[in-house]
Amino acid sequence: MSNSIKLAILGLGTVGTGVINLINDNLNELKRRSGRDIIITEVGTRRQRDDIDTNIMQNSDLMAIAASDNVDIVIEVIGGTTLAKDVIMQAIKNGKHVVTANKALLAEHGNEIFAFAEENNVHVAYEAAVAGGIPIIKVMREALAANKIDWLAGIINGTGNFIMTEMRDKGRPFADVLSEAQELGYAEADPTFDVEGIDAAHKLALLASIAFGIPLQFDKVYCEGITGITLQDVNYAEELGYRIKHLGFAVRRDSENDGDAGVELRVHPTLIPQDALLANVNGVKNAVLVNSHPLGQTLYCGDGAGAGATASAVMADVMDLVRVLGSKDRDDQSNTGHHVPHLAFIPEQLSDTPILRADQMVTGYYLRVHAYDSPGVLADITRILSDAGINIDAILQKPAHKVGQVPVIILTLPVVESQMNLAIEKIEKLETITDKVVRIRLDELA
Ligand SMILES: NC(=O)c1ccc[n+]([C@@H]2O[C@H](COP(=O)([O-])OP(=O)(O)OC[C@H]3O[C@@H](n4cnc5c(N)ncnc54)[C@H](O)[C@@H]3O)[C@@H](O)[C@H]2O)c1
Ligand SMILES: N[C@@H](CCO)C(=O)O
Ligand code: NA
Repeated sequence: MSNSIKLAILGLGTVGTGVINLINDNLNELKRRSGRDIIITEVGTRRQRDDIDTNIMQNSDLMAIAASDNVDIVIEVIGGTTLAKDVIMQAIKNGKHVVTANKALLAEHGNEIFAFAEENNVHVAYEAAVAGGIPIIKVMREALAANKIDWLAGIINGTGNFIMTEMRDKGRPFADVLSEAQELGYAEADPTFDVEGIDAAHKLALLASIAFGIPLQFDKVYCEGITGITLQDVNYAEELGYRIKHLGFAVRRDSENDGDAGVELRVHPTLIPQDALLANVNGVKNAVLVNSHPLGQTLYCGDGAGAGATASAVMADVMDLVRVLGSKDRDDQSNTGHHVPHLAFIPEQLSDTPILRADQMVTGYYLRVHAYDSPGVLADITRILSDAGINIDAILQKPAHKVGQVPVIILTLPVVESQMNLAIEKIEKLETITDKVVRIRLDELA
């Protein structure tokens, strides 16, 4: 058995450089924990770099690296869904294990990639793809393997949480904080993925699959980002004892619950109680709250983006694979027998539970309604809500900020979205209502 494990790193940006630094810093720890020499033999880079060890081969032909005999494990950190997919398929075809941080690729093409990996007896590991350094994939696939997961809720985009925290605490403008997140290496190559919720939706698709044993269905995730959140709503929410966080929810709804049976997959800004642990997860930190039976609620928190945190997750996967490669050499067995399934459940057991449409989802709401300050207006609004079977939890009427117009803030108990849509349509038709109703979902996380 050769004592060395040969790695290729494709892409030397934030994460790729973070992995090289981690290996240099912790080489001794890696060896002590694995009993193997972990060496980088090849890197994929567009231009020759003079800051890379001369023993490492630099190559701009990534497909060649993915097929190289001098590589055991391919680490894909170029991002994107085209070349990244080709090189991963190439690596799998050539019998190499893959480690990737690429949630966009897996959310969109993971079903095909994992099936191809299983056919070829190799593993595609992706801890870095969800919640950065937090070992959430490992926890959910392995530590919670005996539980039935009912729901999870998470802050799963570091850039977005960093922006919302800085805006709330320091009143900094959105664009300034986003630029800082880019400089710090948190943001995606296209930062609209972060601020429009797409990156969180990619991660939620992965989390939902390993929670419920369903195929990846990114196209069915309901997705809202943080660009529409105003400081005004942040402040009203705080006044009412809530905080606005951008959250991803994966919820299993059984037929005995109100509404239809199926799975809710949604990412959106959400009012949560100020004293909830998730409400106090700030900056680039991510956190995932998992409600499972019989364990109950558990919370996993840590840095969700950045070079060091992401490299930690990439190398945790490498270490798992190093151990598998060791057992393969020892036992001469097929690799897959030593792995947890890619999506936590064995492939034949993935279920076709339907993903609910947005209008079937059940959540509480924060509504901001602007009305002329005239007698009876509040009664009209509350009548429409009660006619629709919507229970009001709190009402706050603010002093007029434009002459004669008052903002009215209403918090509701959970309601099926189609009911809320109808009620809002009626409220907006009232003559006393001056603007579109602002709505943000609300969850007590109970
Ligand atoms: N930055 C983070 O905090 C973070 C966290 C988790 C996951 N990720 C994911 O990790 C991946 C990489 O992210 P990043 O932040 O390091 O991005 P990055 O833009 O900093 O790095 C990507 C690197 O790949 C290189 N590259 C792209 N195409 C190439 C090609 N054809 N040949 C050679 N090199 C090529 C680019 O030049 C760049 O250096 C993405 O999938 C991202 O979603 C990033
Ligand atoms: N852009 C992502 C990187 C980590 O996946 C984020 O900010 O969370
Ligand atoms: Na992770």
